[in-house]
Amino acid sequence: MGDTWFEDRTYRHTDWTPGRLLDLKRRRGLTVSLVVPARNEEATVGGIVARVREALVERVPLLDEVVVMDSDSTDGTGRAAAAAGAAVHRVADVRPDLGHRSGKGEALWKAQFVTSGDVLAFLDADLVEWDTHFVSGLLGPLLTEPGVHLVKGFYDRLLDLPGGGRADHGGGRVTELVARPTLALRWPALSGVVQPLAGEWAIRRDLFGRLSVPTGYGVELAVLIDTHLRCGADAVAQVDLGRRAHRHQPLSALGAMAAELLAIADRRSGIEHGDSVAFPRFDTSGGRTRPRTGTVSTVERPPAAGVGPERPRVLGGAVGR
Ligand SMILES: O=c1ccn([C@@H]2O[C@H](COP(=O)(O)OP(=O)(O)O[C@H]3O[C@H](CO)[C@@H](O)[C@H](O)[C@H]3O)[C@@H](O)[C@H]2O)c(=O)[nH]1
Ligand SMILES: O=C(O)[C@H](O)COP(=O)(O)O
Repeated sequence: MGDTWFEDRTYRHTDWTPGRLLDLKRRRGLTVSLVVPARNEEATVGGIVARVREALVERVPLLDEVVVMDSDSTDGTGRAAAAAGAAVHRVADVRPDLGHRSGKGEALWKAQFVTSGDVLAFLDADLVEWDTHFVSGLLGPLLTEPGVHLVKGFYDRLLDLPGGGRADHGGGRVTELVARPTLALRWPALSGVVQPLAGEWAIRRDLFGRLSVPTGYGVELAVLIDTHLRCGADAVAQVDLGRRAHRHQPLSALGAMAAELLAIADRRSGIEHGDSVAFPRFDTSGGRTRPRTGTVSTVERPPAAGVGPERPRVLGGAVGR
C-alpha cells in the first residue's frame, strides 16, 4: 500500500455538513444523481427513498435526481419507490436495443442512460441501519479534491445473530474473506480500502462511462481496480460513514458472489475464464450430499461512453438497417 494513501485519502462524514456541501456543489457547478438499485426490496426501498428525498432534496437540495433502478423485481418494489417520490426505471426497459442481463451491475450500467448528473452516487436498497449521510458523506472528497474520481463508503458491518439482535462487527463476510485478501495480494496499493465492496459509493460520470462494468456483483470490485489502474490510487478516497446493517444473503449465495469476484479479479490479472465460471453447490437433503451443477456469469458491459445513441425502432420491420 502506498505509504500515505490511507492518511491522505480517508475522511469522515462529519468533515462536512450538508449545507457546506451544497455551497461547494453550487460553486463547482456540478449536478448529482442518486441511483438506488433494487431487486425485490419492497420492504425497505420506499423508506429509503423517502428519507433521502426529505433530507437531501427538500431540506438541503444536494441531489438533483433520485432514481431507482428496478432490477427484475417480482414484488412491489417499483410501486413503493415511485410512491416515495423516486423516478423508477425498469432495467429491462432501458435501452432495450442493447439487450438485457440480470444483476446489480447491469442496473448500475443502465443507470447511465437514464440519469444526467456529473456525479453518480449509489445506495443499496436493503439497508436496515443507515442514515442519509451515507449519501451526502460520499460527496465531500469529490467536491473538494479535483484529483478524486471515486469515493467508497466504509463502516462497521453489523451482523444479525441467530437468536435475534445484532453484533457490532462480523458482517461483510465476502469482503473480509475474498475482496480484501485479493486486493492485498494483487493490488496492494488498494489494501487500505476498508470496504471495497461497499454498495454506497460515488463516481464522476466521465470516469464511470469509460469503464467496463460486470453485470453482476463484480461491479464494485471492478470499478475500484480499474480506477486504480487508469488513474492511480490517489483517485480513490474513502469516507467513514459509521455503522451499517443490511439484509444478509445466505452463505450459499455468497459463495457464488465470491466466485464471480475472483473471476473478475483474474480477468484484470490476465487470466480469462470466459462469460461464466462453473460453481457447483451441494445438496444435502435426504442425508446424502450431492453436487448440483451451477454457473456464475462473468459477463461485462462495455464502457457506456462508447455506446452509440438508441437506434430507432421501426414498427413491424427490421431495426437500424
Ligand atoms: O440482481 C440484482 C441483485 C441485487 N440488486 C440490488 O443491489 C443491492 C445490493 O445487493 P445485495 O444482494 O443486497 O448484495 P449484498 O449481499 O449486500 O452484497 C454486497 O457486496 C456486493 C458485491 O460487491 C455489492 O454489490 C453490494 O452492494 C454489497 O452490499 C440491493 O439494493 C439489491 O436489491 C439489484 O439491483 N439487482
Ligand atoms: O460485503 C459482503 O461481504 C457481503 O455483502 C456479505 O455481507 P454480510 O456478511 O454482512 O451478509
